[in-house]
Amino acid sequence: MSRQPARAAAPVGITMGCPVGIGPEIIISSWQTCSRTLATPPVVIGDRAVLAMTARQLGRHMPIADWQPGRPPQPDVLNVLTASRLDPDTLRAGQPSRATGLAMAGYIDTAISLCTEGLLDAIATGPISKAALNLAGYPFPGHTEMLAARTGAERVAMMLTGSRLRVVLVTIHCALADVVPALTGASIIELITLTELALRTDFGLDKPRIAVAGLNPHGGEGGMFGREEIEIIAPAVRHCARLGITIDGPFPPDTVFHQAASGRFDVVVCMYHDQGLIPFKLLHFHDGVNVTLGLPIIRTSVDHGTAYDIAGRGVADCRSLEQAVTLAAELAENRRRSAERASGTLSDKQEGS
Ligand SMILES: NC(=O)C1=CN([C@@H]2O[C@H](COP(=O)(O)OP(=O)(O)OC[C@H]3O[C@@H](n4cnc5c(N)ncnc54)[C@H](O)[C@@H]3O)[C@@H](O)[C@H]2O)C=CC1
Ligand SMILES: NCC(=O)COP(=O)(O)O
Repeated sequence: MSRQPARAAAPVGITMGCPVGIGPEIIISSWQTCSRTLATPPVVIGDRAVLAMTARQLGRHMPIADWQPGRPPQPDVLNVLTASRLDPDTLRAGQPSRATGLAMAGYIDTAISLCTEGLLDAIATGPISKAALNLAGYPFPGHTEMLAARTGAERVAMMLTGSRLRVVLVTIHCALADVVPALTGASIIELITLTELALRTDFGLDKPRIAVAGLNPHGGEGGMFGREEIEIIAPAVRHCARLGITIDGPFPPDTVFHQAASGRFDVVVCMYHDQGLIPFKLLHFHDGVNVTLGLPIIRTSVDHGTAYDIAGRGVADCRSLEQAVTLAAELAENRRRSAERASGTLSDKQEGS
């Protein structure tokens, strides 16, 4: 989907992520592309001093301005809302602390509040360390769960999206041993209906084609290698088909991703994190985007982590962030249009544009 947003009421907010990870440098490297692509330049929720130091280290001339929520971002500068006052001289690349954990959690909290108030159009998050988040006293395994708690969303889902493949996950951040007990008909049906709705309203697909992966080798081989397909997954698929959803499966997990990447399906429903993320990152490591479905606000993210092993070296690839920012604006615009269409306020002319 390449249509650019016709208008953006407010800027997309980029949270800086972990101050000692690659977040600051991918923001600096992607700034020009993001600013030129969007109707309204994006703003960063982060730390001005850290970004200024990073720009110097990368040898980039980077004019930086303080952004005031509610005011339009300035053109041709990096607009920053400073939400922490870290001393850049005390930071060591790749070495998070409680202070950096608190700072990065604060960026997310600030961005959520601004987006909920309508002062940001959408949020694109930079990479955080889950360990540092916990060190700072935030009891969440990641952004997804923190966003759900802060916005009061009852059911959210993690989608990874790229030009060739989309995946959504029934279970997210849990031990492999906890996956099977968590797989219920209700959790699968809820994820599928959430995904179908998001693909229509946010992604603009009229009739999304959904594939469901099995859990066991060969999809259980008729019960020889496990009965989850027969007892849990297939009944959930049949239930969703009866709701009018275009859906097929459960498919053997080793072939369904190839089929989806070849264009047969718009999304693959995966039973656990690595079932979906391994094929996804094989295809889209550098340009994939993580989207949280089910929130009252739009949130996208880079698909990679803090990359502490290369932080501060200026070699981090910024394409995932560029895609995350562009997609955030596009999804926000699509959601507005869907709402307007639903309330009958979108004119014929706008509908065609
Ligand atoms: N959206 C987010 O905030 C995410 C956060 N994480 C967190 O990040 C931390 C580190 O996770 P890891 O498993 O080590 O994954 P990682 O993605 O940070 O790094 C894995 C490997 O990929 C490389 N890499 C990652 N991003 C890159 C980029 N943009 N350009 C070039 N190379 C890149 C790294 O150098 C490393 O060798 C963990 O705390 C994890 O939970 C992981 C995924 C997403
Ligand atoms: N592997 C993706 C991931 O862990 C992202 O988590 P979140 O911070 O977006 O919840």
